Amino acid sequence: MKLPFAKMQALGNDFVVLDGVSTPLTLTAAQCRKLGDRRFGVGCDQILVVDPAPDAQADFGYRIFNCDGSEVGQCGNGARCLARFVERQGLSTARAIQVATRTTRMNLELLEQDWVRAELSRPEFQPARIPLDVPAQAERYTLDSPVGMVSGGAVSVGNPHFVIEVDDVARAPVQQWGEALTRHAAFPEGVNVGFVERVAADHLRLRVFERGVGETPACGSGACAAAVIQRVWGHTEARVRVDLPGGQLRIAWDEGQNVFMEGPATWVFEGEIEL
Ligand SMILES: N[C@H](CCC[C@H](N)C(=O)O)C(=O)O
Repeated sequence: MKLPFAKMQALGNDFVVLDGVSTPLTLTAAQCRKLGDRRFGVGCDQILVVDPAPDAQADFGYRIFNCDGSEVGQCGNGARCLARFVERQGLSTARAIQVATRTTRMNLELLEQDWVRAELSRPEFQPARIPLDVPAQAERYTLDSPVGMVSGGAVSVGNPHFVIEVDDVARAPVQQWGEALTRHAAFPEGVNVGFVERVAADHLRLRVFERGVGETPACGSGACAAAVIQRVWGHTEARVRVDLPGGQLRIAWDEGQNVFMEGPATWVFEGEIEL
């Protein structure tokens, strides 16, 4: 079938975005892998599908597939791109929409230039809701892994994140530790692994080894997770600037609140692929 798509990116985290509203769309894992293939397909980190609203509260459904074909429940950078896609495709004239995924829901608001504000639901720290198989909830967990004992914080922002504090992100063992931890048995659904350096109480540096992808230039949910964990540890203020290799996101969160993220969402090109 001929499939129209948009190619979009957010700080270099890139996406194939599909309209499942105008034409109902089902995708197999193999089709997602082809779309994500940077030689035999379009090439992207994630495939995003906007769907009709699943309930009266939401304006649209939002499906997310990593380029390995796995379907997941959150993509923060992708959500900002989805809001821009919905506007550009004329699927909505509203400045603010609510989208629902298989695990969570977000309010998205178009800002000036190509920036978008995303309001994510309250972070989940209960192990069962991350999910994380440990005997008790804690601010820090120490995992025995192929790279030794590794400590970090764990949280879900609609997808699972393990956040490790490092002195210098530039020298962090992202590939080696990311590969060793993303499929750690303690995380039954896998996990995104963040490496965060605290520059100041309002400034973090972050690199993320993404579940189902590997290291990406930016991870929106990872930036939210790192900001939340650093706040829980008492290291940061409620508003922080998060510098990732691909650029900067602005995150705001305080205990018991939803998480707010602001950042760009950029249209690159549109096309059609035989799938
Ligand atoms: N790899 C993630 C999904 C994409 C997250 C990232 N691209 C973002 O911007 O949040 C997972 O398996 O949960």
